[in-house]
Amino acid sequence: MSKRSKTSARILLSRGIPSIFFLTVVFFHLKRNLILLRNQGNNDFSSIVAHNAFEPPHTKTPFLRNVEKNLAKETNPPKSFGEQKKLRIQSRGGISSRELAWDWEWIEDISSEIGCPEVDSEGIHADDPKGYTNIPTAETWNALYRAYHATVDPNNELMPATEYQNSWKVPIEVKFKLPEGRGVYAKEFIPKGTMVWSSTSRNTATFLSHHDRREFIKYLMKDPKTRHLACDVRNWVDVVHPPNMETFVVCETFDEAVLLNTWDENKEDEINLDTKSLSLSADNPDFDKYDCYENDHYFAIRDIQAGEQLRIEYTSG
Ligand SMILES: C[S@@+](CC[C@H](N)C(=O)[O-])C[C@H]1O[C@@H](n2cnc3c(N)ncnc32)[C@H](O)[C@@H]1O
Repeated sequence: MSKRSKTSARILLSRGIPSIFFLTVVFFHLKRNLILLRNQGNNDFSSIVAHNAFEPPHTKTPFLRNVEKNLAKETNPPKSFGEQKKLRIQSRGGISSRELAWDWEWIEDISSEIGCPEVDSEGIHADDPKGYTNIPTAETWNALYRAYHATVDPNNELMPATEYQNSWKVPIEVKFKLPEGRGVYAKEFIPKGTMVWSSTSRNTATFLSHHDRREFIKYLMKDPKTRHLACDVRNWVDVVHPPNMETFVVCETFDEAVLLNTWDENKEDEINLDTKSLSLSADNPDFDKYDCYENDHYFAIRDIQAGEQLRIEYTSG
C-alpha cells in the first residue's frame, strides 16, 4: 500500500468511524423524538409506552421519562372513592329492572321462612309478639356492615366504611312507641334550617347486583343473633335510578335514619324534616358525589323541640 493510501486509511479510522458512530446516534435520537412528537399531536401515547416498555430504563431520555410519568398520571390518576363507585356502576351495569331490584317475591318467601313480623303503612301491629321492638345499637349497625363486606362481590363493593359512623349533626335517640314502632327523636332543640343528617357512601351501602343483596340477607339469616335483622333490612331498602343510567341500584342505610317515620295526613304540623340533594363543594367532609342517594340530606323545615319525633315525607321509589 502506498504512503498516501496509508494516510487516507488512518484519517478514515481516526475521524470517519467516530463521525459515523456520532451520526448514527443522532439519527436514532431524532427518530425517537419524531415518533414522540407525531404521537403527541395525535394525543396517543400508547405506542411510545409500548415501544419503550422493553428498553432498559437508562436508555430513556429525560424528556421521554417525563412524558411517561405524565402519561402514567393521566391513565392511572389516583381515584377518589366516588370516582371508583361511578366506574364500578358503569362497568358492572347495576340491576336491569326496578322489579328485580326490589326482588319482592324472594323477599316474601324468606320473610315467611323466618316468620318476620307484619308491617304495613298503618304501623306496627301492637299485638304482634315478634314486633319490631328491638332498639338498634352500634353493634346492630356493625352487624350490617360485616354482612355487607362478607358477602358483596369485591368488584361490586362501594362502601369504604367497615363500621358504624355517627352521621347525625344533632343529638338524637331512638324510642319505641305505638303505632309507628321505633322512631327517631330530637334530644335537643333544633333550629329551623339545621341540617340534621346527610347520606354518604360511608353510611349507605349500594348493591349493584340482585345476587349480592340476596347473599347479604342470607348471611344475616344464618346467625341466630342477626336473623331478625333480615326482616328489618327488607323495610330499610330503597331502589334508585342513578342519573344517566339505564339500570337500578339498591340503597340501604346502616344507621338510625332508616327509622325515621312519616307524618299522619291529619296532622300536618307533624312533619318537620325535608330532604334535598346537597350541593357541597369538594372540600366539604360530607362531599360524596356518587353516594347511593346523591348526598341527600335532611334539614329542619321548622323549629323542632327537644323530645319531638323527627318525621319525613316518604317518597315511593
Ligand atoms: C322505614 S320504617 C320506619 C321505622 C319503623 N317504625 C320501625 O320500627 O322499623 C317505615 C314503617 O314505619 C311505620 N310508620 C312510619 N310512619 C308511620 C306513621 N305515621 N303511622 C303509622 N306507622 C308509621 C310503617 O309501618 C312503615 O312501614
